[in-house]
Amino acid sequence: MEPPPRPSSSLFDVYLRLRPSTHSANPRFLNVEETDAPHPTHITIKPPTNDNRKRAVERFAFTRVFEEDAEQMDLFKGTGALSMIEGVLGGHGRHGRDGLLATLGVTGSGKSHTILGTKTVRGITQMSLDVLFQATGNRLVQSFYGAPAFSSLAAADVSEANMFTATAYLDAMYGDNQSERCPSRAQTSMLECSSFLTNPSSRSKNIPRLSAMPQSPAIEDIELPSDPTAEYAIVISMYEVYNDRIFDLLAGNVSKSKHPNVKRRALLFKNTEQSPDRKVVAGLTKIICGSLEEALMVLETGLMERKVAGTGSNAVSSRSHGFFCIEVKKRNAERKGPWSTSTLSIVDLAGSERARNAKTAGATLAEAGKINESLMYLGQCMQMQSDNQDGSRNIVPFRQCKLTELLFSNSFPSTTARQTTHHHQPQKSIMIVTADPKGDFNATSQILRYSALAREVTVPRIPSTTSTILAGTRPKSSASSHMPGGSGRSTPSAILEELDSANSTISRLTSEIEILALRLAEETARRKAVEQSWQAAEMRMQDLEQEIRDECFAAMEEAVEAERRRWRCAWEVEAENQEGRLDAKIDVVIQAARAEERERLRKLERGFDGSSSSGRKEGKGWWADDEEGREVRLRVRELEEENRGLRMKVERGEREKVAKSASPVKVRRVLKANASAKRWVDPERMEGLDSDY
Ligand SMILES: Nc1ncnc2c1ncn2[C@@H]1O[C@H](COP(=O)(O)OP(=O)(O)OP(=O)(O)O)[C@@H](O)[C@H]1O
Repeated sequence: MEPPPRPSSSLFDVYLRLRPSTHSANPRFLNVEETDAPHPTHITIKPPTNDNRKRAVERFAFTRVFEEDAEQMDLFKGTGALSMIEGVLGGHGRHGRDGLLATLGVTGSGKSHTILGTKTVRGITQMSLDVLFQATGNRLVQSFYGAPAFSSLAAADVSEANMFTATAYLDAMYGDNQSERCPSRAQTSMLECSSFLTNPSSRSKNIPRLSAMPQSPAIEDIELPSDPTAEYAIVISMYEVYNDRIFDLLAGNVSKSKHPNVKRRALLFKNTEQSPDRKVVAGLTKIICGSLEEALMVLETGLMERKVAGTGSNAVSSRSHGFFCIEVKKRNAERKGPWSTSTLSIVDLAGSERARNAKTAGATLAEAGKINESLMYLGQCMQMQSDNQDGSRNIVPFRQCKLTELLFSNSFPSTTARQTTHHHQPQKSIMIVTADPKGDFNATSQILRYSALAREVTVPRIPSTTSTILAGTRPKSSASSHMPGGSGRSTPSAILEELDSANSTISRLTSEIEILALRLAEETARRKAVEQSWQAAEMRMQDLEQEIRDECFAAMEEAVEAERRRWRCAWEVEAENQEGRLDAKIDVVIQAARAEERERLRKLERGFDGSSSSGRKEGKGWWADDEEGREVRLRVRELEEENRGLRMKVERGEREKVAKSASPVKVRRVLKANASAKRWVDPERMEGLDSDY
């Protein structure tokens, strides 16, 4: 295998850091190859002897291998972190360029140790901050609230951030005079300071103490050039990707265990109005830090927030991918003008682990599943990009999960964003792979396979038995004659020759079988990965389908409801029209009945007048109790009876209508009609009619 290729197309320089093993009783499966070069670059891994299935030796190439005795400073200086920081600062009159440094490894292999250090040693993050503050020194702007620099920094932010100065932020988090320091609003939206401080007294117990923070390794001997014509500002933000969702680590959310009701709001990675060409995590809390001490306090505050749960594999294990972002803002010190931003992102990836080893359960097992899934996608992306080094143009599938989107989307800008300015093109990223040479063979080899820059598989030859045979007892001729497939030659030299060739065939076939078995295992792993991503895609599709179904259903419901309303209105109008028509008919009938009644009465009166002139003369009225008077009264009663029957019919009809219709309008109308009918009814008959109701 040739030394690791360094084509310009590769996105990462990959370094391997070995940690002093915690499994001293285990056999060592990982060995560093000796070399004449200044630093080792190749390792080999040999499966443990108790693993009977595989005996192939795999050889991996890295940009550089750091052995167990490597110190934090060796990593800082030896991984190119320094030149990356220089690139972020930008040279004289030039914009800085984004940089990404990440750690990858099995859980407990030393990722956080490398990136964040421990109680006694500093990690790459703290050293990077120290170098940055030293380099920018007295060219850092004064950005207290109300200062013009603060407003211009807040206005220049494209990610809809909530921006604070470190003093106000730390006061709000831990102090008691936060209200005094509450700023007047800058252009960017900003949280109320008091919203940070849900319980200052409990928080004050957790105040990070600068004196307790490690001071070594010191970086006094490191001096990076910065632009003497520029003024700078250093802005810090922190977030984590937990269960494929982005959470702000500086938003002041209280830890869930103490306040189970506090729900963290997930942030979106998206294009904003001011950032149409590149995606940003929108709505983050960003802190303008004026000194290293402030930055370290902010870092500790964010780390406290980070989700940490113990698992069987590592007592203090990071269950999320932690992103620590240092934005270096720069502008011409005299002309002022707009700020340019370049970001150094330091990523502490969650550890991959085998659920069997981790003894996790419930939510933690689900977390492990999400972590492994996102790392599998990261592996696919890294493998694709390393395959692309030989000129192939595979598409790097970085949109599969939040982690790969965050890591890669700005390295593969969309076609619309291709014209982005040079300073938006990121620098080559640094990946530090950590491994325990006596740890979990399977998990470690899997990570090495997709992160290494090159890989080669060899199979150790089976020791030839010929020499043993030659050196040892000569085979008896009788034995050779019984050998299956024997040629029948009986001379010892012929038998030895045959044995030798059989041995070499066996050895060749064994090697081939070994390689095929290894390829099969790899293919199986790849198939499983593809199946998993297929499943994830299917689930996403199902979710989408459900969403679309829900939307369609809601739209349909709305349309049906609108149609129902329209139909009911039309029906009511029609019913009212019909009622009107019926009312008119009833009126006509009533009028006709009245007219008929009046006519009859008139006739009766006329008849009475005509016939009574003689009667009156004779002193008799029409009501006289003679034959004629009785007839008239009988006739009048008959007519009244008939009239009453008709009226009752009409009223019954109306009552039925009222009973059928709930419309108050109709009820009123019928009552009105009844009332007018009643008015017309002979008062003598009213009693009888009322009882009919
Ligand atoms: N190179 C090293 N030298 C000394 N101690 C180390 C080294 N690497 C790791 N350790 C120690 O091993 C323990 C586990 O390491 P660390 O927490 O960094 O693992 P990790 O890979 O970040 O795990 P996880 O993914 O679960 O967070 C820590 O106590 C750490 O200090």
